[in-house]
Amino acid sequence: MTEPTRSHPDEIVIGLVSISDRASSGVYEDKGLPALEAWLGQALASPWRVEKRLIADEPEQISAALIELVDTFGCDLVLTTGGTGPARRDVTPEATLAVGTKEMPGFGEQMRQISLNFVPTAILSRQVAVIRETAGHAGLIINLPGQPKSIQETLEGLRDETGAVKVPGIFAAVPYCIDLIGGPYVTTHEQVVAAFRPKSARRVPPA
Ligand SMILES: Nc1ncnc2c1ncn2[C@@H]1O[C@H](COP(=O)(O)OP(=O)(O)OP(=O)(O)O)[C@@H](O)[C@H]1O
Ligand SMILES: Nc1nc2c(c(=O)[nH]1)N[C@H]1C(S)=C(S)[C@@H](COP(=O)(O)O)O[C@H]1N2
Repeated sequence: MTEPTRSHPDEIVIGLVSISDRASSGVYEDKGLPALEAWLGQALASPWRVEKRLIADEPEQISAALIELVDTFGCDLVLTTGGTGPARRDVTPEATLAVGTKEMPGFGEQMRQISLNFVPTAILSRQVAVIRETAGHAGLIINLPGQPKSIQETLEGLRDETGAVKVPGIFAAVPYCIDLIGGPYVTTHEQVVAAFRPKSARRVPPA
């Protein structure tokens, strides 16, 4: 894959993957993809488009979806939800590590820290993040837990009663990571999540 065709130079292409045996077989309605899309709609200030998949907890299907999204669709970022726990069929971290060329352990570490503010079972999520690099492109892949409310919790973090950020969500670090792997310049709405970039990496706003 070379870089994807973007409708705007700053457009980010995002893959969304909901991994659930029951949602993918119609036992319950999938709430993962709508929650991911709704959160991105509130958070992103720069242009974006998504490519979505709903699949079962099958390692081959998960790895194949991740490869297709990064290599064929040119996704700069892929967010997965589900399958990160200790149950026998929870295999999302293994399937993600299998397609990564670099592991990014900080994302999983920070998400477990954030989630501990919401549930004591946060440590049961084995979520990981990786970068998948091909000859002409790279994509950041991040696992989120399956509980739909955990999507906002981990991406956005936690605020106190005055609205001040108590624990930063992991999305604060995503735009700069996308810069570093050669992707588009992503901006966010600060009232949802303030993206952090070192001063030298900030785009100077037009006068
Ligand atoms: N895609 C989804 N849509 C709606 N709710 C979900 C989804 N995925 C998970 N949940 C909810 O979060 C809980 C924990 O998610 P988890 O990924 O551990 O599911 P699970 O028990 O492995 O089952 P399944 O893979 O069939 O969703 C589920 O029991 C369900 O209530
Ligand atoms: N923010 C947040 N993190 C969370 C949760 C949650 O509700 N909110 N649920 C935990 C639970 S109960 C489990 S078992 C693990 C793994 O969930 P998964 O298998 O659905 O990915 O995520 C944990 N992390």
